[in-house]
Amino acid sequence: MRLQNVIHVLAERGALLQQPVNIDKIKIEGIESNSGKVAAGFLFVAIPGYKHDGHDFIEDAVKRGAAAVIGEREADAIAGLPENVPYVQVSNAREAIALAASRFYEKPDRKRTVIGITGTNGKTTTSFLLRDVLEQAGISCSLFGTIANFLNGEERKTVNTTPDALQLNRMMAESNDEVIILEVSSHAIEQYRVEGINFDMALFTNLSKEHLDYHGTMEEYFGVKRKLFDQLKIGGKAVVFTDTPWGRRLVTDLEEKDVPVITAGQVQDNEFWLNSIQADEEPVFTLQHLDQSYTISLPIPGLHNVYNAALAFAAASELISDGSRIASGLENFKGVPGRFEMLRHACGARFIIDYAHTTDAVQYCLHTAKRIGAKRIVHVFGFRGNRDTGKREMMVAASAKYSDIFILTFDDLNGIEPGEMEAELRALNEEHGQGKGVVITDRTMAIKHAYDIAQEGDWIFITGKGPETYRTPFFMPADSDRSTVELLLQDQNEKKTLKSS
Ligand SMILES: CC(=O)N[C@H]1[C@@H](OP(=O)(O)OP(=O)(O)OC[C@H]2O[C@@H](n3ccc(=O)[nH]c3=O)[C@H](O)[C@@H]2O)O[C@H](CO)[C@@H](O)[C@@H]1O[C@H](C)C(=O)N[C@@H](C)C(=O)N[C@H](CCC(=O)O)C(=O)O
Ligand SMILES: Nc1ncnc2c1ncn2[C@@H]1O[C@H](COP(=O)(O)OP(=O)(O)OP(=O)(O)O)[C@@H](O)[C@H]1O
Repeated sequence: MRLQNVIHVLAERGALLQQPVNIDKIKIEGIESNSGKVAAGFLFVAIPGYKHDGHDFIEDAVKRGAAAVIGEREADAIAGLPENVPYVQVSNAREAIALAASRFYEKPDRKRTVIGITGTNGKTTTSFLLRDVLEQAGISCSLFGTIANFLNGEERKTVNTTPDALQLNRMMAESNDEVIILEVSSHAIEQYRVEGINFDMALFTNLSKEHLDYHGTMEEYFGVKRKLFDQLKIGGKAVVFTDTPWGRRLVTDLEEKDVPVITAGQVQDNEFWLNSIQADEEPVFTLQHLDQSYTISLPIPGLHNVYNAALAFAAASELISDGSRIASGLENFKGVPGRFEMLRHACGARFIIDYAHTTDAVQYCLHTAKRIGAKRIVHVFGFRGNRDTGKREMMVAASAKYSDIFILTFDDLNGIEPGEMEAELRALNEEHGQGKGVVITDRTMAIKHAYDIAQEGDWIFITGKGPETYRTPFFMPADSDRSTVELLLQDQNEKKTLKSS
């Protein structure tokens, strides 16, 4: 592709500050923001990041064969740039790479049905629910999100919930699937990862206190999420779960701007009215739409998962006209790794591994167990070092409110000194624990303690890490919450076999 084509798009968007002359003949063979991956003929985009500044790697990119460079610094301030390599100055390099990638990969969003899902909690679960429903109806789906990137029947590892703009446009172009489902985090919107992509549907799950170390206030956080809904295609629709004040506010905002909105929620005026929810290990609920009513038994517990299912149903109904097919798709849902995953202790206790890392998520999980009739709730959890410290007090208070016993333990320390984190856990327990908490810093030993005290009818929640592997080494030879529980359960089975032989 000609460099001029990219420059044209940047100019159209007002993103161009200075453009070089005599570049008509320059062609680009690819785009990269990581100098180490630049090959001959590539356009290198220098991004000032959180850890590094891409401008410091321009020389490296040129040595590897970059044919042109985009950056934010003035051309005079760029070291190691030969005259024959044109330099384009832009106001924002992340925005520029997104626009350039979209142009280079020939606007892949135009060729597919693209569905974006945003919100504090429930993006992954809703995306899996929607994918399962669509695929059971014979509609092939790509899914890019926290667990992995799935396309053309393959699974690829991911570091982010939302891939960066380059990877995203590349994968969209590679995808042969009819629908692309994309989890859109607020970080991704803020960092222009989805810039230039237009959506057929944008879904909103909910908004609660999270990532305020990054976004500052709830108002700013909402403002960022809200931007996704300005990126609908002509005829595109917003699909909003309305049970939070932020969901209702979004609906009002969008309706004022004549954006078509589909609503789902527990109040009767929702287009998809969710009612008569029976909490159980397989919750049963009714969804009413127009003159149809569907009673659905969902194979995963959790009131929050009923909400996610209602939202997925509303979105799926835009692509599948027969509601009973959507209902049966939900009833055959296979679940999501690390989201309300249940393992059973021989004594009749349940272990639940869940990715809950917000106060809301913790409340929903523990409340679900209470509603189903847990005799006791035991909760094992901790906090990531260096992240969102403002939510810790509320999470401990929520655990103290709903659980009978809780065990505070280590999550990823992210460079925080173990002694510092332990002191923080002890202080939180002292202040907000209502005398129900203990601190056992080794995560595997904390889980073992829960296992040792387990009784028939207990629901033992281990939250925060879900399917992720441990980054901190712990005492037991296990690398995740699930493998720790499995090791304990295996030990129990072996002891039983020994006794009986
Ligand atoms: C803090 C943060 O958001 N970082 C994101 C950011 O990376 P960065 O700015 O830190 O990159 P950097 O290392 O400073 O490098 C700057 C530039 O120099 C370049 N470079 C660097 C070294 C070199 O030798 N040559 C070179 O060219 C790099 O390729 C890059 O272009 O831009 C990258 C590309 O988009 C992201 O992958 C990365 O996400 C990191 C891994 C991350 O953990 N982000 C979290 C906070 C995040 O985004 N989370 C949300 C989900 C949140 C949730 O809902 O739970 C997500 O969407 O994942
Ligand atoms: N609708 C919901 N409301 C509140 N909590 C929810 C909801 N859906 C899921 N959760 C809780 O949040 C946790 C994370 O769920 P999920 O992975 O689906 O959300 P997410 O938005 O993708 O989060 P992340 O981007 O951090 O992965 C779940 O394990 C559950 O505890």
